Amino acid sequence: MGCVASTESDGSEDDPFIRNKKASDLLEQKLQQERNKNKNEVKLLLLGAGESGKSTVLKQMKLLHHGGFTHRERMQYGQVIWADAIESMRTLILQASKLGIDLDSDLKHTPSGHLVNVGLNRCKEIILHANTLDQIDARMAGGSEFLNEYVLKYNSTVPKKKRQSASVFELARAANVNPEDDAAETDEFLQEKFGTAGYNNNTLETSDLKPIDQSTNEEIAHAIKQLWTQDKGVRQCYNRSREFQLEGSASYYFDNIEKFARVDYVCDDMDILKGRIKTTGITENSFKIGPSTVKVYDAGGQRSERRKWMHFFEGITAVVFVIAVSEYDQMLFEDERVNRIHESIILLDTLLNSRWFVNTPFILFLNKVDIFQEKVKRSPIRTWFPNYPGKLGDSETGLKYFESLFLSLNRSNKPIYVHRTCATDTQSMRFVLGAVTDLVIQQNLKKSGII
Ligand SMILES: Nc1nc2c(ncn2[C@@H]2O[C@H](COP(=O)(O)OP(=O)(O)OP(=O)(O)O)[C@@H](O)[C@H]2O)c(=O)[nH]1
Ligand SMILES: [Mg+2]
Repeated sequence: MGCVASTESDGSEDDPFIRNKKASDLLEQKLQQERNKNKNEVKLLLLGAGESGKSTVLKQMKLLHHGGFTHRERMQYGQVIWADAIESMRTLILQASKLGIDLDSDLKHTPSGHLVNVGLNRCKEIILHANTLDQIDARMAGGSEFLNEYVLKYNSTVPKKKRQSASVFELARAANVNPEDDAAETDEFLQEKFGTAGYNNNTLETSDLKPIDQSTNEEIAHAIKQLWTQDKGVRQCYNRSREFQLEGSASYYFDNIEKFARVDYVCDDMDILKGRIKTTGITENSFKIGPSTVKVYDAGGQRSERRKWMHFFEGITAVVFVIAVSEYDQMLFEDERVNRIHESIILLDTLLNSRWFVNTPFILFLNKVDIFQEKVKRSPIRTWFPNYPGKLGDSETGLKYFESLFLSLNRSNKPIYVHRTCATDTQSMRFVLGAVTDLVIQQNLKKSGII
């Protein structure tokens, strides 16, 4: 006697022993379910510098396993691409003047005093005067995230060092304006502070021509098309675009400008693959592939985004590291003193050899191979990598060189798998992503002791 707790049970629901046993069985069952789920759950982390193509790889996964993009995404990209197309043409015009490139759209006087190039000049003026934010539905384009990115990318008054961290609110503080009240005020603030005013100094020699009012979409599209196809200076400037920051898909936007001008235009798959929306933070996307669930984490790659990466390092099955190999002659958007491949080397070196990924396989995507193959014909790799042994135009030697450069960073024994990719090409990516998912699913089964 004296022992209060009895090990004997009367079998009733009120019996605390029965209740505890049931609760513990339930817990064990749940844990078992969780363990089974984890056995079939694969986690892929997409890492790499900004603009290397991570989100484009994810878009291909969506095309393969999610049946494509939503109507909302298609509308959003339509807005973003239209804005980027106008701004990219404006960038070319302004950069031509900085680089001393003569444009066919510059007005000239003949010896007899006649003005020539009037038609093309008007196209140039239309682009310089276009108010991009009036042209789009900023909310559909992504709201404050879009506006933030727009200001960082296109306002020449934003100091370069601000690009690393600035948010629209920091920019507002710098300008002594408080934009926090509501979205309408933010829009107003952007228009006032960062609208077209900054570009007006560049409208040269037009005093004797009819002033330009806000143009319609059709007029802007026509102007872009004319400048792109008729102005040799614009092409010359485009060919020197490694010397400044220009959207990687600008030529695609210009080639297709008329369709993007339509206000109700719904983007097709290729438009979305070519379009660019910078990733902020990290997105999680789940794909059901056979019995497995593949979770893909897409991380923003610009410097200011990388501090968020570490929170996702735990329990990763494999890292897909994306390198835009074509960018060997380009500088970072965040810091125009740093070569983009040099940045990728430092980044990969740190990740490959970090304690987080001691046993985690790495898959390297040498991406933008399509651009690389064209670029090596005119931009010598040796200018940026003095030890490079190949000749101008030899893309195979170029790819092998960069592949061995990246592989040499591995100071561990873990395997590294390399794929040469063109992330915008759905057919080739289907094959590559099939191989990658097979590999990581096998890897996961091995780890769980199933095979
Ligand atoms: N031609 C070509 N363009 C590519 C390729 N891969 C990506 N792009 C383009 O490069 C741009 C940037 O691609 P994203 O996928 O947004 O780059 P990201 O690595 O996600 O960039 P962050 O989100 O800033 O880290 C987009 O305009 C893509 O269409 C490629 O293989 N070839
Ligand atoms: Mg991205």
